[in-house]
Amino acid sequence: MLVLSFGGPEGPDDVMPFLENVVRGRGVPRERLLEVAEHYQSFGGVSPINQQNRDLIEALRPVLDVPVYWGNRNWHPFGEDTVRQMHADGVRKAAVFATSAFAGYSSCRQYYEDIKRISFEGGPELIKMRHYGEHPGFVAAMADHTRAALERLGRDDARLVFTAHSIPVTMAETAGPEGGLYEAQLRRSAELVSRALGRTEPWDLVWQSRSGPPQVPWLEPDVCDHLRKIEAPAVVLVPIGFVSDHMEVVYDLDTEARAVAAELGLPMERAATAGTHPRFVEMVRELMEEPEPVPCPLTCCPPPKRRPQA
Ligand SMILES: CC1=C(CCC(=O)O)c2cc3nc(cc4[nH]c(cc5[nH]c(cc1n2)c(C)c5CCC(=O)O)c(CCC(=O)O)c4C)C(CCC(=O)O)=C3C
Ligand SMILES: [Fe+2]
Repeated sequence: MLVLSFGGPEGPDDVMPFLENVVRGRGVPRERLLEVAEHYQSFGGVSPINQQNRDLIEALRPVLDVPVYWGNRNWHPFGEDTVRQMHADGVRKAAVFATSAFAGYSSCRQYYEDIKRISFEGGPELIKMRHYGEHPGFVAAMADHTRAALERLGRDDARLVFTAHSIPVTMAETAGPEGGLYEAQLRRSAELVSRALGRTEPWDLVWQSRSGPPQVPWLEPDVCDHLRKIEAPAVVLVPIGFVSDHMEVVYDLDTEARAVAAELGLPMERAATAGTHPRFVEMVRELMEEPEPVPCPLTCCPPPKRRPQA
């Protein structure tokens, strides 16, 4: 098993080189990059994502009967190095678990691109497992964590506000073979979580962590703008679009959105991410036992056209 992830810095000096890796050729304005660098620096230059991945791998080891490896796109341990190690260890074939649950360019296609880049002649055959945002294991873990957040808040009249990473509108329109699949899967997953809690009240799906140049439209509304507008007595934020605590969760939700809620006097709790919830860990084993998935068609989730930076 290869756990394939995004990667994140592990100290102050890693932050800029990591960010340069992330945005290479992506047209993200310099000001945005420096702003995000500050988010990382306010946490000592350490992203939570790496420890989350280490914890997940430790939780997977006793559940899977195969060795578990870890490789990233943007930081050490790089996928390239991990696959060389797998080859040296005699691995000929591996299931790939991408730490991203939904369709779309950033969340799915880019992991296929990673697999292609890190594969080599005579090296292990890497088979990416399917999207799992609607899998009963993921849903059960998120429902459990949402229930716990409602309990911490001590009231069940709170509105559930699901959040996911915003993406450019054109990227959302071309997600999946027929388009719109990123948002459609997120809505279905949110509905499943809400139903698992026995709730019939309406919920919201909103977006966070917008990047890119300002003239390019991204999915809206932003979670902070949404909090200012909703008429709800209390809110539970459910980061359904993230499988573990990322900088986007601890900064954009726990720091920024929390400050907005405090300013509004709005009681708010943030549900935990799937992380190492036993049902989520079990899901990975179940995915491995499924027949090999048919890879997405190459026309699905195309990379966005890169415009020169304004
Ligand atoms: C859909 C989606 C996911 C979820 C799917 C998945 O999990 O893969 C995700 C995850 C993540 N994104 C991450 C970090 C960043 N994403 C950036 C930029 C961007 N993200 C985008 C989308 C997504 N991103 C997009 C369309 C861009 C614009 C540039 C481009 O077209 O690529 C930038 C540049 C600075 C900025 O502008 O924010 C950073 C630093 C981290 C690590 C966090 C940590 O360290 O804990 C993680 C897990
Ligand atoms: Fe991102």
